[in-house]
Amino acid sequence: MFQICTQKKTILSVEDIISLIGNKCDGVIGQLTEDWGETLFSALSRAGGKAFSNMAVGYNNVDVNAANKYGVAVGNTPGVLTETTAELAASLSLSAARRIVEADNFMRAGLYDGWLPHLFVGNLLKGQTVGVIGAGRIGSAYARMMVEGFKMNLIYYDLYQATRLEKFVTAYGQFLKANGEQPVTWKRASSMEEVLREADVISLHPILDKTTYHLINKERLAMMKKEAILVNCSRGPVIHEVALVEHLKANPMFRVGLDVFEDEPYMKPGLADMKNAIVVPHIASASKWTREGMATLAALNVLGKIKGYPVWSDTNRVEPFLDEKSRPPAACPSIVNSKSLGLPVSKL
Ligand SMILES: NC(=O)c1ccc[n+]([C@@H]2O[C@H](COP(=O)([O-])OP(=O)(O)OC[C@H]3O[C@@H](n4cnc5c(N)ncnc54)[C@H](O)[C@@H]3O)[C@@H](O)[C@H]2O)c1
Ligand SMILES: O=C(O)[C@H](O)CO
Repeated sequence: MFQICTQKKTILSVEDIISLIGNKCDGVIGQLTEDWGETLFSALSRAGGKAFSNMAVGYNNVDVNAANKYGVAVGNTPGVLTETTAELAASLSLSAARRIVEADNFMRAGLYDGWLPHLFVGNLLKGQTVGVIGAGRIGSAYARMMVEGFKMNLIYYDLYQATRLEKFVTAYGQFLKANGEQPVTWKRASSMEEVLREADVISLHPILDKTTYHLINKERLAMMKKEAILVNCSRGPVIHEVALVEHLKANPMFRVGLDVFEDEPYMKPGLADMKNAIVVPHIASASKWTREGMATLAALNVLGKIKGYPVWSDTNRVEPFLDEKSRPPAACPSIVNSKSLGLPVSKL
């Protein structure tokens, strides 16, 4: 039996969740605003539960070691957010480049007196360099959108080579050249600093862990071009937000598009006043298809674990779980600690 939390509050506290778990609970679907660690996993274990899923692909709010201690499977929802999130990152890139929000406010304030040569002049993207830090699922999808959509050249930094992305850009460059146009190029940077120095637009798509916490700090902001655009649809703490506010104040031509914030739901003091910042409330995965898909994958993670299903073998191929016309595979779509728990892998 699935109990849906019907509490009016939108963000549940640890105490709220403990009272909802009660004395008997087989599994929980949670969200990224919840602190899943020793306290909650011990409560779930005491209630007989062995299954949890975040309704998110990111799971930095989950202490997986604590889950392992209590033998609780931790699910997440990869793949179903990729294009939706990349499209918002592209939207923020374009909105920042062409100062859309400033211009909209200008019109609504009745300040428009007619066309002028210098009115809201912004950045042309064609032929410029787009930088991606974290070229995984979403970072690669964003890179492809910016390269193919705006003929930008790519520089990326990741711990792993993004071979498919490189092949895509190479092929698209060959297509352009064959048609008499300037080919696009790609470059795998040897450091993230190289991306920061060379790119005109930089989008952040790494996971949040101790290696990416405050990845963008005062020193690295100073490395970026004075008129660069920085976009963050990963996690807020990837950027030292206080340093960012200071940088925005000192560099009015530098612009940011932010979907996530260091102390969500709050912004650091001063950020809301910056006209060279576009800020939206963690909506990058907010398309109907994606949010329904996230809920489906999270539910199937928990249900599958309760039913004793094996773990799906390819978390980059979750489409079989999202097809409304057929029953989902008898497997858990994505369990991040499956190896630690020794869970069997599906042969489907
Ligand atoms: N704003 C939103 O609503 C939203 C939506 C979806 C995902 N996200 C965030 O985006 C993250 C990425 O999602 P994904 O599906 O692309 O994950 P992914 O695992 O496919 O990609 C993450 C990439 O980051 C790279 N990486 C890890 N540490 C790094 C480092 N120190 N330097 C550079 N690269 C590093 C990894 O190698 C990987 O390629 C999620 O973990 C989540 O936090 C946010
Ligand atoms: O990590 C995720 O999946 C997102 O932040 C949810 O929108």
